[in-house]
Amino acid sequence: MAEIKIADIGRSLVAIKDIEEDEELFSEEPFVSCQFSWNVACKYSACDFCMKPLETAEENVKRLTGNPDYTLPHPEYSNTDKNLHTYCPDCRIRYCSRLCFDKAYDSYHKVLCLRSSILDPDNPLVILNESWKQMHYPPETATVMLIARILAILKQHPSKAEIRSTLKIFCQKTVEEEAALAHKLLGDKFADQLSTLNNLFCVAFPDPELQEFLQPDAFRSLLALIGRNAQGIGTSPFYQWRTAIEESDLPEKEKKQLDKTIDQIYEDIDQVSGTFLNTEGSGLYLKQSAANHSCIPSARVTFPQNNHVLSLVASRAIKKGEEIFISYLDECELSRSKTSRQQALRENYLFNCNCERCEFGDSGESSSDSGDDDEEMSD
Ligand SMILES: C[S@@+](CC[C@H](N)C(=O)[O-])C[C@H]1O[C@@H](n2cnc3c(N)ncnc32)[C@H](O)[C@@H]1O
Repeated sequence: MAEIKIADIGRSLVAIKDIEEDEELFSEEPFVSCQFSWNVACKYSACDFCMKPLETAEENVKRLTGNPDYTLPHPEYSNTDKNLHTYCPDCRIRYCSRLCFDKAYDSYHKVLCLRSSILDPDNPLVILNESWKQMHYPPETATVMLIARILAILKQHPSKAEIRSTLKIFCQKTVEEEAALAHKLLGDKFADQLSTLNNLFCVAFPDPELQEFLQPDAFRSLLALIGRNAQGIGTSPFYQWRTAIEESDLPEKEKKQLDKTIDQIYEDIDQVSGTFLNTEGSGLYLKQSAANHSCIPSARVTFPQNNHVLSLVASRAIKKGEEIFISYLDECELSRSKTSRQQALRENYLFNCNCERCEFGDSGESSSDSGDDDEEMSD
């Protein structure tokens, strides 16, 4: 339904046939994915491989509201199946199924398994994770543990050349842009933090065959690669339960009542755990990462299996040959003025948006939608 087009200005995603609104363009497993470090620390239990939640919607709500007595109506709409859960016999990290454990073990876990050192504060991988957490407080938008997984994949895979060429497919930019991205990910002390992280990685991965990826320039490129391409992955048992209720055949009157319960849960979560964010971790997707941003996107990223399998769905009818755009901004940011949207894109993604809406304005909006005084469309 969609293919990657490569031109001088980079990759883009183009429709190869007419697509209807709400049709799935493609579904894709990530090249690599990883739960956010603070989410692990806050005991969000998710499969180490696919990030499928390991707790039920009710357990999720109990934990996030800090109320062990919370009972969620209609537990049958929570699809967490604990019968298939398993764990690594050496480090006890948990998986939603034997299949996920096998996939993790064959791709990166053989190298990253901490065995009995999982709680050892002197273990280099534990130090690395803790140091990252101190550099990047919630709400998390990235994790360097993706880099740890990439290095482990490189070590375990029989062909480093194959993995190297896969990495080359992702958006690559100039040295200056990489420095700016490192700055964005690591904040003002980024130069010190970059070299601290680089050294920690060298200690955690002393293998001679990985040293070429840990040279300062190569390491910064890896960091920029995840900064530019990583996609947030939304898997939450409460969100899944809420969606299942919305799509259910329950009587409208009961659904309205449940809406009130859901709003109350969000308020309770907000008071105890902060704003509810449906982003469990992030991943690198070969095809989806070719999609450019538009402030009037034609497709949306979804995670219909409530795990790391991404599905790109058309938000409107798309004609064969048209470029497919997604939004890097959330709904709320998208509803803001051009000035705010462009600022968010510059600050978080380091580019000046040249989408149709930014260039020509919204229909009905004056084409001078460029000043600081333009109206917020909502909020
Ligand atoms: C994940 S990549 C998207 C694919 C990219 N075009 C490539 O060549 O691989 C994100 C990068 O694409 C560029 N980009 C995406 N949307 C854009 C837009 N609306 N305006 C300008 N640049 C954009 C920016 O350089 C951004 O950092």
